[in-house]
Amino acid sequence: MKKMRSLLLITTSLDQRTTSKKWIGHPRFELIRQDVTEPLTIEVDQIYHLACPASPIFYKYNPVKTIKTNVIGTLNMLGLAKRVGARILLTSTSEVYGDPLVHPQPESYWGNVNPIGVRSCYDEGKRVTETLMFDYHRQHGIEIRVARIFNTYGPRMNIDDGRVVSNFIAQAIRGEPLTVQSPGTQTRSFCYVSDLVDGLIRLMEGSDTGPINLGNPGEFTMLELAETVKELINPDVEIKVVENTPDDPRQRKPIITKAMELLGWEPKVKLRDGLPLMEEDFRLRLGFDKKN
Ligand SMILES: O=c1ccn([C@@H]2O[C@H](COP(=O)(O)OP(=O)(O)O[C@H]3OC[C@@H](O)[C@H](O)[C@H]3O)[C@@H](O)[C@H]2O)c(=O)[nH]1
Repeated sequence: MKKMRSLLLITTSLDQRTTSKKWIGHPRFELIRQDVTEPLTIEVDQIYHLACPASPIFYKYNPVKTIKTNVIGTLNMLGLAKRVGARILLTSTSEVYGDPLVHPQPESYWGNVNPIGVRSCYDEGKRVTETLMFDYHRQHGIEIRVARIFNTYGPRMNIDDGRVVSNFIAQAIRGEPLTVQSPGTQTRSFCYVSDLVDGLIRLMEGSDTGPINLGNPGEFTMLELAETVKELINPDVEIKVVENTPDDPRQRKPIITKAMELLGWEPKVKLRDGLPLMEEDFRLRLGFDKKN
């Protein structure tokens, strides 16, 4: 008989509203409300440590809390892993590469990060969480896994998340202008949520510590993304170039050779296929029927 395992999935409170709702009441699911900056006592075999706001508008809203979540939260989760002998997976980020001078980005690239900028609470915060993971591994023998996630999108994302894909989809459905932050030539690689989840599980179950890039190597400018959303969702909307925020990375695209070779993973869902799936879910939640 397969041994039953207990998993601890740590996410942010914002995510709980939408992403965990469908599991509440399931006999094998328990929701614990807990501030990750406070110690947690529980018996588990695996810890998926995802806690931290991931959208730039949210992590910049309370930068001190963001860095506390990264530093103190990760120390607490590593302390828990050490105490109960659990394997721990950290969702780090492509933001550890900052505004990259190497393109596309391999895991061996050390990054180009502003240590005192408005994004530092998140990108430097995640860099220090990686350091903590590897120090606990070397010093205490903790089993660690580190994923570097690139921009991810999909159904059940908060409508007001603030990241570009959810903004454009909600704007297109409502018939509002798509707000491309200038210059619009900056690039991102967008990974559909089910591909990412598959990658995280493979990483947790595999034998490599990482860090491993998990992202879709398809690279798009924000203007190209806006054009695609307009074409697929609402050809009548306007595309409007608006002001950007400081330190916005100019380019991002993962090299995923490590994930392919070590995890047998590569993304399956193309942007053009993933956007309509997210549109369907957003239409339901926004109360807008599909136009015929
Ligand atoms: O309405 C918008 C929002 C954002 N953008 C642009 O879209 C690009 C992507 O911005 P997002 O807010 O989606 O997030 P970023 O890709 O910058 O950061 C993300 O990257 C990796 C993850 O780990 C994190 O989830 C998050 O930090 C940026 O260039 C931004 O200027 C728009 O053009 N319009």
